[in-house]
Amino acid sequence: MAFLDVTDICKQQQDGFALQHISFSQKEFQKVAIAGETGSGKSTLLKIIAGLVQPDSGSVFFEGEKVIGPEEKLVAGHPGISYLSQHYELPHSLRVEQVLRYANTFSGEEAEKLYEICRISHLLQRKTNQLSGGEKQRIALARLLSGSPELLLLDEPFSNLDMVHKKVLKSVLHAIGEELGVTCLLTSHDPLDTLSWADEILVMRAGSLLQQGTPKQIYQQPESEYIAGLFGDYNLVASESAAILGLTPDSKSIKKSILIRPESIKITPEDGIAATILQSRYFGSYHEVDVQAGNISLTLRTDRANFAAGDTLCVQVVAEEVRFL
Ligand SMILES: Nc1ncnc2c1ncn2[C@@H]1O[C@H](COP(=O)(O)OP(=O)(O)OP(=O)(O)O)[C@@H](O)[C@H]1O
Repeated sequence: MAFLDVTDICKQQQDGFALQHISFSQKEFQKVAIAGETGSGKSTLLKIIAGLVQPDSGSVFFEGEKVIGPEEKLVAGHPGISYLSQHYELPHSLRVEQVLRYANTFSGEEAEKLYEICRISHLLQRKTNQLSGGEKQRIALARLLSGSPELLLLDEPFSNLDMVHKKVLKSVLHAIGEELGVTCLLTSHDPLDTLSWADEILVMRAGSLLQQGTPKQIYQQPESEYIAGLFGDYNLVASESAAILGLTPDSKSIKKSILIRPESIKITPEDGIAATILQSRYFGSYHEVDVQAGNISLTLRTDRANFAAGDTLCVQVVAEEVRFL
């Protein structure tokens, strides 16, 4: 039996949206991210797992015990599961220390360690209206963790955070897993947040689970253009162009397109496909270059800087990294 078992969850909403037969499981300490465009049903699924929304059918089992929905019991949910909403609130005009004291079941030393892990030790004397969004979020997180959950559900924890607060939250989440032994399941629509963090990614669209795999599988072998687009830029080339690009499709393949990530196109000194540069854009650590090779338009990434529109060069596609769709 898995740590978390989500089995055949369906949920119809008033606006016609429906979660459709969602099943997956999560092992203890496995980091799982649910990705998908806005409105794909990530939050609804997370709330069902937390026991805050009643599914129409299907069940959630946590450590073998059924998670009770709000229509089945007055106190819904499971004591081992905590949920941090996108729209969490802290009580107004209290000092942080007071907010945390009310929720805390830890000893002084344990509480101090928790505040250190959440990077809020320096904020304890502040009032809740004297905090940034990222600080408020880490206090809400510490408040939840002081109830000693085993599974933490985080709904879009990285949205509305600037780069600095995002980085802090990422290391806090890492420490929550490593030092407190809490398993995390989070939702995010940003690939940069999920690819580097998760052991397993679930991709949703319009209430359905489309693909499940490791970050590398999802990034390099997406099962559709939608999934490819969620995790980064890509080139889509007609499969008739395979031979020109030095690629060999599966002989039985009836697939129409070749999906090529920009970094899977390399500039080579020779032995490549001749291409003309159309445009180059600077992104700090790399340049994005649009090239035309015969009737094929491609965008590639390189750290080389000496490009001008009209120049010619040779490019090669890394065959192991392309996907026929
Ligand atoms: N309480 C509710 N009553 C009726 N419809 C709802 C309710 N909550 C969500 N929905 C609808 O269910 C669908 C899925 O919403 P949900 O918030 O689960 O998606 P999401 O993937 O988390 O999106 P976002 O990233 O924008 O939060 C949407 O069409 C939404 O309008």
